[in-house]
Amino acid sequence: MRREQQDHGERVTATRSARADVATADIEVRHLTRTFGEVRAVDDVSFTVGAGLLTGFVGGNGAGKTTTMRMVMGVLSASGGDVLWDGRPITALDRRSFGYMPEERGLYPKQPVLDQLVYLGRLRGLGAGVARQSVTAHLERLGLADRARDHVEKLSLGNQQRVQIIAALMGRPTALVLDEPFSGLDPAAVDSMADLLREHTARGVPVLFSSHQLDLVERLCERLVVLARGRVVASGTPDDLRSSSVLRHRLVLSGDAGWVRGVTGVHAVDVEGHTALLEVVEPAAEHRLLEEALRRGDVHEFSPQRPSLAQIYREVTA
Ligand SMILES: Nc1ncnc2c1ncn2[C@@H]1O[C@H](COP(=O)(O)OP(=O)(O)OP(=O)(O)O)[C@@H](O)[C@H]1O
Repeated sequence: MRREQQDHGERVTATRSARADVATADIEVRHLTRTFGEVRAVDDVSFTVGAGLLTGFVGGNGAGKTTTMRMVMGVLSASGGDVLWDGRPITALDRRSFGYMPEERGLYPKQPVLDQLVYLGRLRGLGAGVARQSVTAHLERLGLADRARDHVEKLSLGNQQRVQIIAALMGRPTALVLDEPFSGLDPAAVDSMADLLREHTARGVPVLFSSHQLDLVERLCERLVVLARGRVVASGTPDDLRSSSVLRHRLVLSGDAGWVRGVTGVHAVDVEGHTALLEVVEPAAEHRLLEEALRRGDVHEFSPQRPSLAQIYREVTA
C-alpha cells in the first residue's frame, strides 16, 4: 500500500477492449476537491477505478464518499480537479451509459416495479424491448419476478433496494458507481448482487461502490480506496494494504503469557491466559520474544496473523 498516493503502479491503462460487447476504460479521479462553505468535504482526492476491477470505497460517516461519487457522476460540480474517462475529460454522454445508484433512493412509490424500471431504462437510452428484457431477467435473478406488477411502496425496504439495484445495473452499463448498494440486503441478496457485479467486471466494466461493511469489501474487492476526512489515506489491492500493516503474531504457551507485556519491541494487543496477540513494532523483536518463550517452557503456537481489513482500516484512519 502506498498511503496518500495514487495507485499508479497498479493502474490498468485505459483501453478499448478487444471484447466486442463493451468499450471498457478506467475512471480516473484527479485532485477532486469540493467545499461547502468552510467545510472541505473532498480534499484533493485522486484514485483510479480500473477497467474490470471491483473497487471498494470505504470511510467513516462524513468522510466524503457520497460527495466524490456525485462529482464522478456530474450531479454535483467540483470545486477543483477532474474526472477522466478513457483518459480524457468525462462528458455527459459518457455518464449516460453509466449505472449509478445514488445515496438518495429515487423510486416512485406508487408505480409498479416493472413499469418503473422499464421507464428508467428508457431514460438511460435503452430501447423499450431491451429495457423490458433486461429488467425481467434482473427481477428473476434477484427473486422479484412475482413482484413485477406490485407498486414499489408495497415492497419491503430490502426489496426496494433490490429494485434500485436493477435500475443501476440494467442494460449494459459501461461503468458502475454505486453508493452503498449492499446496505439493507439479506445474505442471499448480497450474494446475487456480488455475482451480478462480477459479471459486469468480467465484461471489463469499472465498478466503484461504497460500503461500511468491511468484511464484505474484504471478500469482494480487487482494489480499495480508503477515505478519511475528505482525503485518500490508503489505496491499492487488499494485499498492498496488508503488507504495510503492522504484523501481528499469535503466541500460545503452556504457561501464563502475562510476561510478554514486558518484552521490548513488542506491543501486547491482547493477553488472555496462555494466549497472546502481539504486534511487532521493532525489527526482529519477534525472535527475542520466541527465544524468551522457549526458555520459559513449551510454545504450542507462534504464527503470524493475516491482518483483517477492519484492523487496517483502524490503522489508516486513526
Ligand atoms: N450539500 C451539502 N451541503 C453542506 N455540506 C455537505 C453537503 N453534502 C455533504 N456535505 C458535508 O460533506 C462531508 C462529506 O459528506 P459525504 O456525504 O460525502 O460523506 P460520506 O463519506 O458519504 O458519509 P456517509 O458514510 O455518512 O454517507 C460531510 O461533512 C457533510 O456534512
